[in-house]
Amino acid sequence: MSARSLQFFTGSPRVAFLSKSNPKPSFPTTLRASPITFSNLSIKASASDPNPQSPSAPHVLVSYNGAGAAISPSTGNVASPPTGDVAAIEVDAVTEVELKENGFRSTRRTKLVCTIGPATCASEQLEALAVGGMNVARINMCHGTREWHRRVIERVRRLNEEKGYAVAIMMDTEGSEIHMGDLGGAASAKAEDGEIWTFSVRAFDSTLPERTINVNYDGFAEDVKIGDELLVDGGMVRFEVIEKIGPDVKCLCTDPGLLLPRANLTFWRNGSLVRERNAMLPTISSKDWLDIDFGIAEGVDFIAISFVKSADVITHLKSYIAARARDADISVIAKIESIDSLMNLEEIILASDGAMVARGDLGAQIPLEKVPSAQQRIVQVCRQLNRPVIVASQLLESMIEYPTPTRAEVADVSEAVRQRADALMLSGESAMGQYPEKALMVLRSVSLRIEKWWREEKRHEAMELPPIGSSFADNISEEICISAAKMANNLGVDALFVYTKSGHMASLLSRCRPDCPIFAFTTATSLRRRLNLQWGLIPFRLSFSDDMESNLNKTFSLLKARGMIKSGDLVIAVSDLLQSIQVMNVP
Ligand SMILES: Nc1ncnc2c1ncn2[C@@H]1O[C@H](COP(=O)(O)OP(=O)(O)O)[C@@H](O)[C@H]1O
Ligand SMILES: C=C(OP(=O)(O)O)C(=O)O
Ligand SMILES: [K+]
Ligand SMILES: [Mg+2]
Repeated sequence: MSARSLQFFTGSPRVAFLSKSNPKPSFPTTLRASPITFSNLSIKASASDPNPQSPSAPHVLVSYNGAGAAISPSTGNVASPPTGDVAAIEVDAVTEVELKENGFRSTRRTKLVCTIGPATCASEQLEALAVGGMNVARINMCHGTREWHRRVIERVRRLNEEKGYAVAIMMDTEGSEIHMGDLGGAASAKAEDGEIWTFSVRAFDSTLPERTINVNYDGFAEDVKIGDELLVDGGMVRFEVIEKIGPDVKCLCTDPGLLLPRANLTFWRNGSLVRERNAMLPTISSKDWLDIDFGIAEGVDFIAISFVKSADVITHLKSYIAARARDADISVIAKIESIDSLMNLEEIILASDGAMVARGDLGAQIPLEKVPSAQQRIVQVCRQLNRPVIVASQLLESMIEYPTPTRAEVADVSEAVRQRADALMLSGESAMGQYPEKALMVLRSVSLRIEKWWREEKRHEAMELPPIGSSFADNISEEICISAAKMANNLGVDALFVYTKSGHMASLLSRCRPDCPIFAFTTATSLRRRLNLQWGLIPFRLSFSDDMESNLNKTFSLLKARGMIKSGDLVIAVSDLLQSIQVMNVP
């Protein structure tokens, strides 16, 4: 590779500096850049800065092996031994093994979320999922008690501490959906064609009468009309309303199937969803607020909000979290699962820290054939606005019962990976299915295969990434990341390094979806966990200073000592401390 033969390194502990007029590196005493070129790359920074003399003006530097005297590219020796011990860098134990055994290219870029339920709540089961590649454990407050969820959170946290995993926790609110009760403790109930079932808002003190279903929404009996179609779980079971008797609604089963506890209910009239009442229900119910308080107290990493209708509710929740959880930063994920959320998509995504394509309920609110294009649009808008996006529901639905997926399911997973969604999610497959680990393994192997295929074939369409920052410094960060990612692809580098205190620069790099993995170094454990949701990021916790040279030296020696990188690996480093791009071989 030609870049490797460029001898930009000298003994001077300075950052190399390239300019058009002087193609040889020079070592400026001040870090001010005029337009800079590196191969076909041209970065303008201070040149267009309205106030280039201002001491706070951002500077852009491009350098190669500019890490300084402490590292010798010829001998590969590190002159001064690292201060601090090797454990001073923390990375997820599963990724560490993967890196050591298979190298950079083997790491999975698509992140995996598993819903935890009765099938996966024991420590050994959680550990099996962590080993299998679970990046985020999701708990659904629609099911189980807070005590149950608290125990799951404790177990995940303990595994992280004791075994070195970095699994983040996502709490998903119940939301004000209309759903069935819990079937009096039964795991499921079978509704047969032609049977009459009673859906009732009555409170039953002891056991439910036969073929009776509790409904959680008090207005249900008033709202439905004779002739309405009642869909359970978006159409898994279908009924027709035939009679209303006070709080009881008698329904004829027209499409038989399995009723699951607390399954979602929607009703349709003349072919359209009835949603006047639904629209009046609050997005965050009083029970959801209690769950949110619980999530804040437990220090969850993400809170996913069901049935978001507008950006306001997200803004409101985020200010509540900021006031309540001063030391913890919790990301808010907007679940896109209603017609309203599609209508207000851009503003909802901008207000949120991420989004979920919640295809389960979405498919009950819009015609099924419109779900794929909605998914594509949501994934694309999230990428452009730089918010992580999760594709959820029914990815491997048949694996709830069977040990292998259908070909169609594999194609669906492939499509989400090809769209370069940040994360894929398992629901029933991991919560209550018979093959949670196998389902996770399918997501993992399909992700790896499709990612590799698209990299090798250079098949990914380039996506227009519009400027999104509100300040000039933000725009520079975006341009640096776009350039660094492009350089990384063109030079075939092994890894991008990013030193980031807020995570912003790491997410901007992830947004570019580069060919190589991104090592994101952050100082906080909680941020490290949250970065786990983003495409291509391998988050490390590392305390670092404002001095990039010493940061790089420290990182190289720590990672080398742990066997995660080796001499000669080509790395591009960017940072939000110093607006720079550095290209170097690991000494
Ligand atoms: N904490 C839990 N306790 C019991 N069952 C659960 C739990 N979480 C999930 N489940 C089961 O897994 C299924 C799929 O999970 P999920 O998709 O999150 O919920 P839902 O289908 O209700 O939207 C649920 O319908 C429920 O049967
Ligand atoms: C993920 C979803 O939400 P929940 O499982 O909470 O209904 C969905 O509807 O697809
Ligand atoms: K939910
Ligand atoms: Mg839903």
